Amino acid sequence: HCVGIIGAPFSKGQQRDGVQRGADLIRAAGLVQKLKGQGCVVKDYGNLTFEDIPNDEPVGRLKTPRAVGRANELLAGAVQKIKSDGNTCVMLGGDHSLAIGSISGHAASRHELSVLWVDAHADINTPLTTPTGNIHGQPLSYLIHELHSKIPIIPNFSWIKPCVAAKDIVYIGLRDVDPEEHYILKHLGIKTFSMTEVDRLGIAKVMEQTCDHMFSKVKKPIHLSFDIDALDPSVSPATGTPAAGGLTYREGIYITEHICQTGLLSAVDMVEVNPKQGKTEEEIKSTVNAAVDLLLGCFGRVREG
Ligand SMILES: N[C@@]1(C(=O)O)CN(C[C@@H]2CCCCN2)C[C@@H]1CCC[B-](O)(O)O
Ligand SMILES: [Mn+2]
Ligand SMILES: [Mn+2]
Ligand SMILES: [Mn+2]
Repeated sequence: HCVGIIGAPFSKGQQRDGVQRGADLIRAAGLVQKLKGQGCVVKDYGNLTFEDIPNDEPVGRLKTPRAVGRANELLAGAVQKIKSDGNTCVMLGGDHSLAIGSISGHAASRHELSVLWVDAHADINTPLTTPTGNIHGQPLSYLIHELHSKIPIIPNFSWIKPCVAAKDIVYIGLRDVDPEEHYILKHLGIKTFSMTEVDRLGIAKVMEQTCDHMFSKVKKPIHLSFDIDALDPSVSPATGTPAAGGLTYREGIYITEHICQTGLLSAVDMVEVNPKQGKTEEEIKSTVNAAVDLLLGCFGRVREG
């Protein structure tokens, strides 16, 4: 596997300080060395630098929209470069608003994508449905063709072009979805495996049906967007919006091992690790180590040795 890593120390898609430190914590836990140790060729493209944007007043309910739009424009360019260099891209967040840039940059290089969104949340609120104004709860709404008409003009967002079809999205891990998001998921017929389905089917069947859905027509490159809060808070407590009843460590690893086996993984986001949300060093370590192990599973690590 040829892996290109980009760090996006960004937190303005939400209100909790600390998530900008996720990338460097994941690196400090040995991601690069461990990927090399399992035979990957790794290029670390470093961290993006996000200039401060003064007077970034709310637009409607949206908080710090100019910073979010600009940060994602920079990220999109970086991801496109990493892809053009022939790598599988690893984007280390930062909050989940960064999926706007990551998926946009990926789509700019590999037009048709399948998106696997592993998350306690749907992150599909529009600017008009968001209950919080936090853009980390909205990234997919800017990217989906079928929602384009629902997106108003937002400063620093004009570069964004919808690039994903609703039929090409699969969710795993949902358990904290707003009513408006639920309506959107149903209305667009988006494939979802909530924690109920994970319990009912078991993770092996979930992955089998996820792949059946993604490969039902043409096999496309996979963009895996992994929000660490998909895992149960007992495994990954150091995150901004924890929700009870999440994926076990083993289920998370099974997901990434299975996606690796498809040979179609083209980009992966690992977001929402926030050390300031951990009550102890142990909680931070557990969260960071889970993120590292999930990424190692994406690139060939298997538990049988
Ligand atoms: N839908 C949300 C939004 O703010 O839009 C509201 N929700 C918080 C709220 C807490 C109380 C019970 C109902 N949910 C967080 C979510 C965004 C998560 C972003 B992610 O990147 O962490 O997934
Ligand atoms: Mn989440
Ligand atoms: Mn998320
Ligand atoms: Mn979050």
